[in-house]
Amino acid sequence: MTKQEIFFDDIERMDAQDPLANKQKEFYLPDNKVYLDGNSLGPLPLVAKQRAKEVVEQQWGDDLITSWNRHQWIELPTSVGRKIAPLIGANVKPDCANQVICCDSVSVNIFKLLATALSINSNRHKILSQSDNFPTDLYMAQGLSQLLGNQRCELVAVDEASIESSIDDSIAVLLLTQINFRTGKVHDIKRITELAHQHGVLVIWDLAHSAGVIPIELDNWNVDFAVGCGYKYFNGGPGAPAFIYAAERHHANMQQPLSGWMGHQSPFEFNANYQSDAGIKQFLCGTPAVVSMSLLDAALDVFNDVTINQIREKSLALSDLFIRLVKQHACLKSLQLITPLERNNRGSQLAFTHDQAYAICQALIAEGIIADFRAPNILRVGFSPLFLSFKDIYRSVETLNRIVSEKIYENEMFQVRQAVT
Ligand SMILES: Cc1ncc(COP(=O)(O)O)c(C=O)c1O
Ligand SMILES: Nc1c(O)cccc1C(=O)C[C@H](N)C(=O)O
Repeated sequence: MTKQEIFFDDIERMDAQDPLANKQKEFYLPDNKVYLDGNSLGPLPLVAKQRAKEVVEQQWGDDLITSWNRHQWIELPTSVGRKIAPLIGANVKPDCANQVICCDSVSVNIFKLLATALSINSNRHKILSQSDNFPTDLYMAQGLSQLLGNQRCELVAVDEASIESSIDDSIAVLLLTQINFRTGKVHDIKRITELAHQHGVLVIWDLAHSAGVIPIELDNWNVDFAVGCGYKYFNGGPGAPAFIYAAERHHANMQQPLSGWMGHQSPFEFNANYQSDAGIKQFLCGTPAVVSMSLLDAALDVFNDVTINQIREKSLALSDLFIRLVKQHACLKSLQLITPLERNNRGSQLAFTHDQAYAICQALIAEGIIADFRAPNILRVGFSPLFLSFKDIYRSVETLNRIVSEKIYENEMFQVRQAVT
């Protein structure tokens, strides 16, 4: 980053030179809004809108139950998993088994994977995680611990600085999120996975804030298991199903506890006894959410003609620009950036603390800049490179500056807490 002041002409040049600029027209975005929340809920891709109509009216409406075969509904968890695989560096070897499947929510998938990893590393019982991990990751470990008892499953949650020194031969599983949902800080998956393996520890990586926006090489980095989200950077829609990655080398020893019929090796024989599928399909539990999964399937096609490297490059350029513009406004010194400046350590969002962060966020939303707030005092802005322009960033920071310098956030209507923040 240079220290030079940036002017509107520079921004126009950035947009003119942006190789992803034409992707924006593949999304439905409301007029006159800047959407800085694609890291929480991606916007609507036009192909998904079209698919919603097809799947509801034609497939469900006209073709009814025959659609399980006619429109391959039954294959969706596998076919969507295959579409996700190249975006996370999975199935890279030519004759490798399928290692990715689309199913359930991130939370449910974490439960399945924690139980699986504990059963593989059965002479150990500790799950190591980060105390400021996304809460559901910790909650699922706590729930499993309650079910199995502390002797068979114990959660050890440490602060970020102590993670590596806490990895030792007593730990069964390491459960971490690659990009921290609050700070946007990135963990080095390759290095931490290597360290964990030196101590016989299995790793589960939560890719909720990284899949679709940063290069990931699960196979090359020797990751054991991973989960990720369908509704953030993959733009699959609210509540879109999540995914699971399980490295092929574990397939013969896996046993997940939510042994629903879709994970059975032959579900349509309706046997009384559970016999799990030998591969990744054993992570299925019940009937797939066909409508939602179909929308995700369509949304993933937006990635067909772009590379994750291009996306990452633009994501960093957008956040670089946001940081530089914030620095140009003396008034914005009251916002404290808690995201690392170092590019390798920065995900695709920025987090600023301010004691009026909630009200500032509400004031931004009222002005058409959709950001979000994370308790107790974080203003978060997310950068989804497929639909944001550099002008959007300029407008966002100009608006932020006006709200802070004119203290617009002090208006009491911006202080009222909503149920979902
Ligand atoms: C890091 C992380 N993990 C898990 C979740 C929860 O995912 P789900 O609601 O699909 O269980 C989220 C966001 O909601 C998240 O940010
Ligand atoms: N899944 C969400 C929801 O149902 C409502 C509101 C927010 C969410 C989110 O995804 C939160 C998100 N994981 C975050 O990092 O804040």
